[in-house]
Amino acid sequence: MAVYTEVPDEALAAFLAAYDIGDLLSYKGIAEGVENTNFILHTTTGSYILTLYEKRVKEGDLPFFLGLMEHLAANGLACPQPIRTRDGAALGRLCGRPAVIVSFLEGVSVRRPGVRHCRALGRALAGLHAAGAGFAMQRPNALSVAGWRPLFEAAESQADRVAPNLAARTREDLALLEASWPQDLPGGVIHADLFTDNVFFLGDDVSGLIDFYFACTDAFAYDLAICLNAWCFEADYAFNRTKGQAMIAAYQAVRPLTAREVEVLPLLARGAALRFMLTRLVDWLNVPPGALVKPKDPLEYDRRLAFHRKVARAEEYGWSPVAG
Ligand SMILES: Nc1ncnc2c1ncn2[C@@H]1O[C@H](COP(=O)(O)OP(=O)(O)O)[C@@H](O)[C@H]1O
Ligand SMILES: N[C@@H](CCOP(=O)(O)O)C(=O)O
Repeated sequence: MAVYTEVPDEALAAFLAAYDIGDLLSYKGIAEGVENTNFILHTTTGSYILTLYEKRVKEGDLPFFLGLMEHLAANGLACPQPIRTRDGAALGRLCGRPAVIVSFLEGVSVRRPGVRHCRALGRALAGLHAAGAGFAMQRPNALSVAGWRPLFEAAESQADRVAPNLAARTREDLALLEASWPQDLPGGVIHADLFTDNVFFLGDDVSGLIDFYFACTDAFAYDLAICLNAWCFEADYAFNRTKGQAMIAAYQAVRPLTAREVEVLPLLARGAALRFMLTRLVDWLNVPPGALVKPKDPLEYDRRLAFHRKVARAEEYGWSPVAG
């Protein structure tokens, strides 16, 4: 249950008085999500999401995230749009936390995506990369290759409690990726966490992308590699090449990959799996007493890594020189 901060009715009323969003009809806490406290607000002008940022989101990063959502929405992407107060402020404070109101997006996320969802996601991801063009702010990716060793070192001594030899195989992956991580790829704004829970669908079409709180400036193809990991593996950890093909082809219909991006796709996919394995492993080993949210299983990404280690060419993810 991701409501970490209780908000008394009077505090909410005082906060909302600064906005032109009509009269509050009802509100309730949202159970989904892990990072922040979210409420849905119903007012006489429609529905909104109120987010109170909890400890993991750095306050200094909020101008980037809010500015980015405004930029993307202004460029036609269906994403939450920060609502400004009558005085023009997007960021406020409620119950001691930084807080914003954003527009509500219709749609539902899919738990088990099919080929058609992967196709729609590929198109939406390329649309996001295009919509990010011209955004003036930069945010280096703190969870790219330079950020992985500190995570590994925080978990190394305990890793084999989670799975036999996990520390040794992770050490090898990390060394290989550090030695070969490409630094010369086309890039710009990436989402960096476009998992199924952050994508809404209406029928077969993507109706909205949410949760931009890992967004940063990095290689576009790395974002695609994150999505191949999150969307194209089956429950038994077999990679579904048909899903990968649909996602990559739809992405390429908007933004064709360069030869260099194709060449390094296996490395990027392996690095993306390592990134999520490591953050999950650290969280798994450090569950705070009385935690409300169950940590995500790092071994889901250890199993994906077992697949990536055997991949040599982008074709194995569904890339094809003919269909793109
Ligand atoms: N703009 C939005 N429109 C509709 N629902 C939203 C919106 N933002 C968040 N939600 C709902 O709140 C949940 C948690 O949001 P999310 O940003 O993923 O939280 P967290 O950052 O805490 O993981 C989502 O799964 C979705 O149900
Ligand atoms: N997608 C990450 C965890 C981040 O969770 P989110 O609710 O903020 O998307 C993972 O699966 O490890």
